[in-house]
Amino acid sequence: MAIIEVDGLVKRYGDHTAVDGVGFAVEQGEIFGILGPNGAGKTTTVECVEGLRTPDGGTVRVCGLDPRRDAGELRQLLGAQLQESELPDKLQVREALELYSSFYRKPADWRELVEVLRLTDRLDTQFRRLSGGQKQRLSIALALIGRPRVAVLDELTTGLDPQARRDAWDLIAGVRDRGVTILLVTHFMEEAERLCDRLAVIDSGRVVAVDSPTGLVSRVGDRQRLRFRPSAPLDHAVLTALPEVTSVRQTGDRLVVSGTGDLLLAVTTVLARHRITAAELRVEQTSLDDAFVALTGHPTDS
Ligand SMILES: Nc1ncnc2c1ncn2[C@@H]1O[C@H](COP(=O)(O)OP(=O)(O)OP(=O)(O)O)[C@@H](O)[C@H]1O
Repeated sequence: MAIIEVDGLVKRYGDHTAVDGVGFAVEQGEIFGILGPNGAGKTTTVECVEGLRTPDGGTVRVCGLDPRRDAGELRQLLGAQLQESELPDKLQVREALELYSSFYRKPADWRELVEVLRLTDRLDTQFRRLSGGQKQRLSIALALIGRPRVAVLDELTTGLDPQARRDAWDLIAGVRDRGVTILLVTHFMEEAERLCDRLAVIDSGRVVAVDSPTGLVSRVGDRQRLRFRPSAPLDHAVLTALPEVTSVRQTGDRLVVSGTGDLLLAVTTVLARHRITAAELRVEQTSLDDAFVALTGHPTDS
C-alpha cells in the first residue's frame, strides 16, 4: 500500500513554476529518494508532502491524510528534518530533545538516538555552539524522536564528514528496518545508490524517471568505459570504426573509450593488431551518475 501519494503536484512562486506536475507513490517501509540538481524542485515537493506549503495543483496524501487539512493528525505520524535547523541559539541539546519529545504521545528514547548520532558529549552545549555537522546530526535526531511512520529527510548528510555520513546512513537503514518509511532528498549519488530502494529523478520541476538505482542504470544500457595510456599515438578512427565503440576521448595522455557489448575484447584486439599496449587500463561500468546525466542531460553538483 502506498503511504505517500503525490499526483500532478504543481507549485508556483510568482511566475516561476518550481514543481510542474510531479507524481510518485512511496510504499510502506521504503527508502524513497528524490534526486535532482540544485533548483530542481525537490525541497518544494517535500515541503508540500510535509504540509509546509500549499500546492497550486494536484494532490498529496500521507498515510491517507491531506497534509494541510489534517496537519494536526499528521504531526504525530510524520517526522521532518528541515534543510536548516532553526532552533533558538541558547537552547541546549538536551533541552531541544526534551522539548521535541514533549510534542509526541510516544516519543523514542532520545538517549539512544544521541548515542548513535554521537552527540552524547554535547547534551549541555547550546545550539549556537554546535558545529555544522553536530547541528545536522541533532536535526536528524529531532526528525526521528516522535517514532514517525514517515520520516522526511532533506539533504540528510550535507555538511557531514565521511564517517558521520556513513553513521547517518547506517542509522537511517536501521530506522527503515524497524518499518519507518523514509522520503529522502539528496543530490549525492553515493547516498542515493547505497540507501534508496527507489528514486524519483526530478529535473526542472518534473519527474524524469522513477526506478530502483539499478533499474535507472540499466535504462541507459549496458555501457562501459575503458581508460588507458596507449604506448604509442593511435588514430581514433581505428577505434570509432568498431561497432562496440560509441565515443573516444583524449584526456592528457589517456584515452577514454565508451561503448557497449564486449568493448574490452574489441579494443584490446585492435590495439594488439597495431602493436600498441594499454598501460593502466581501467574498466568502468555505467554508474548512477551516468544514468542521471543520460536522463537529465546535465551533470549533478556532487
Ligand atoms: N520561497 C521561494 N520563493 C521563490 N522562489 C523559490 C522559493 N523557494 C524555492 N524557489 C525556487 O523554486 C525552484 C525550486 O526550488 P527548490 O528549493 O524546491 O529546489 P531544490 O531541488 O530543493 O534545490 P536545492 O537542491 O538547491 O535545495 C528554484 O528555482 C528556487 O529558486
